[in-house]
Amino acid sequence: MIEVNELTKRYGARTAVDRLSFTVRPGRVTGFLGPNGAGKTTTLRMLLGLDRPTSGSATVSGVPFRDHPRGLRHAGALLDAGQVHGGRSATAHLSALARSNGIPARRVDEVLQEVGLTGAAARRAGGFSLGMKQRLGIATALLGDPPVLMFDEPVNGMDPEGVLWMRGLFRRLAAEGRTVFLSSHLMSEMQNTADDLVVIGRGRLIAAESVREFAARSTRPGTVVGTSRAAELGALLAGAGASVEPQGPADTRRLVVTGLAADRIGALALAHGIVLDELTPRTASLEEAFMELTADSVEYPTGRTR
Ligand SMILES: Nc1ncnc2c1ncn2[C@@H]1O[C@H](COP(=O)(O)OP(=O)(O)OP(=O)(O)O)[C@@H](O)[C@H]1O
Repeated sequence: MIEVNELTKRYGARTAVDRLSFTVRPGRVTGFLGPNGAGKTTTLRMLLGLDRPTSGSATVSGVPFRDHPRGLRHAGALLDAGQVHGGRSATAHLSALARSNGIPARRVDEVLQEVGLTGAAARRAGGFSLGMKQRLGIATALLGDPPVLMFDEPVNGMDPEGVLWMRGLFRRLAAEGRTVFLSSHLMSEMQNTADDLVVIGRGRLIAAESVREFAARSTRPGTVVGTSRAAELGALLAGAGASVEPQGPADTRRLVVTGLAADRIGALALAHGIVLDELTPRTASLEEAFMELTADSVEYPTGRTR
């Protein structure tokens, strides 16, 4: 369990994290989302005791992380994959951490295998690709077999196979009852991975809820309807109280219909002998909901003067 309460961090006049409160529960994957500069890394650093809050508190399993003896057994984290000492091998890096955290030496080989780095264990980490460094960072986080795991932008630099592997790993860690907290500035990465979301913008909490609840916020649900008699069907649907728009300027065969359920649209078309070649309820897009909610908190918006 991670608990953040009224957490605030100021750097001079800039407030990076602003009275942030949320809880991250065990047994679930929680996505930590926000546009660039929203304060995600700063929050994670405070959670890990690397930065001191200006005010408020952040606890891991009920205690500030700094107060955990042998920290890696209580929480594992991947913050900056580039941090590894480049001259050391993966094995040497992990072995040193295992020793200083009172972790059995056998865990080193176990975690290297878990992340697929067994074959590169003796190589200097300085020569690793970004994806391999991410894997080594994940191995480090897993070393102490901790109940709480935090990953800052873990997907950065991973190839598609690596991304899939990572998703499976996060799901499995959560299924084992661990608390899994992942930051990202891309909703698309969370869509298939997270159960819950904590969304922030300009250091402030925007939403803390399940992915399903978050998706329901999208203001643009509807049904896409395709037919060669689009104009005629459009008029019928409008007459039945629906609001109808063409799917796009070039696509006159497809309509986006809101205010009338898909079964009613189908029944109306049938009653008038209109053949449909598409009838697709449009589920709320998480990406759309995310963009709408964070639109006001993007630090460097494009297409607008500041
Ligand atoms: N050491 C620091 N000194 C001054 N300002 C800082 C410092 N660290 C972070 N900030 C500022 O705090 C804000 C939040 O930064 P943070 O890195 O936490 O955001 P983020 O959500 O992790 O962004 P990104 O997705 O770009 O990594 C930014 O405006 C950043 O410029």
